[in-house]
Amino acid sequence: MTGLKFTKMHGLGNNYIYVNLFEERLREEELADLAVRVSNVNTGIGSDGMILIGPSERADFRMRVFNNDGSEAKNCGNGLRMVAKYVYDRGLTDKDQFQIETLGGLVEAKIQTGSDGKVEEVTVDMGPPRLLKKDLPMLGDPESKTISETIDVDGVPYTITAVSMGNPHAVIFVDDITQVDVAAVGPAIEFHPLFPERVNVEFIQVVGRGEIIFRVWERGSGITQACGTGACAAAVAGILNARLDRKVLVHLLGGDLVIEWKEDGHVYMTGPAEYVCDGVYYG
Ligand SMILES: N[C@H](CCC[C@H](N)C(=O)O)C(=O)O
Repeated sequence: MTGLKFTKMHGLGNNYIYVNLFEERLREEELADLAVRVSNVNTGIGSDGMILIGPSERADFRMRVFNNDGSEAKNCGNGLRMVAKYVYDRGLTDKDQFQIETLGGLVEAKIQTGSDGKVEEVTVDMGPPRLLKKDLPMLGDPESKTISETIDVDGVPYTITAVSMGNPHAVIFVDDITQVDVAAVGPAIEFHPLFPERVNVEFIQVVGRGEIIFRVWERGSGITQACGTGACAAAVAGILNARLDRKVLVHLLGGDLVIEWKEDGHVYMTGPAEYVCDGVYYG
């Protein structure tokens, strides 16, 4: 009985099933359904989604990411750090800095090793945030930005700042993160008609000029322990609203990320990536 070889990894608890397309063959038409099946915690392996690592004509590697509802996303920050660790550790590259192609564009990952030569953390240049409504996408004037705009969500007003990191994010600032019903408000905004391709939803409590507490409802996956692109979007939103300085410590449920929106206009994300297991899937 042949199965599908996989590696399960996580970035601050945001976990994915990795399939190495240098070794495995998958049919395009099976990808969405496979992502749903492997993500299922009862009948599958259990994860926030599936990530494919493969060759690229434009970069060193290509990453594709599928949420656990089978939808394909254009970027995944935690996923990028895990891809970087995987290709470095498994000898798919002899470089410690390389480019990864995503549907949302090219990014550059840099491996940080400890004195033992093992990967300690990864810094990814996520490129510039995209702020125009046409880039999200979001309904309204396509050439306008969404900075602290109030929208109606089932009769309740929410003030959002919309940021794309290749994938769309609606960022909401709150006074007390513990009072937010993420499981209720998240999907109400994810499926809001203003977002024709849906949206990831981040709730942010500002602790100081360089520190936030972060919770997320991910498009296509629901509440996750962490969201790398969401942390980038949250930092950008805080800076756009003059509430944060350019370097931000982000406290996510699963741990911390350091995000910096540098003067070069690019957003840099630094954080860990961990293995869970290697295995064979027979679903
Ligand atoms: N749910 C996201 C993709 C995963 C992003 C997240 N896990 C990250 O680390 O950036 C979307 O549909 O755009």
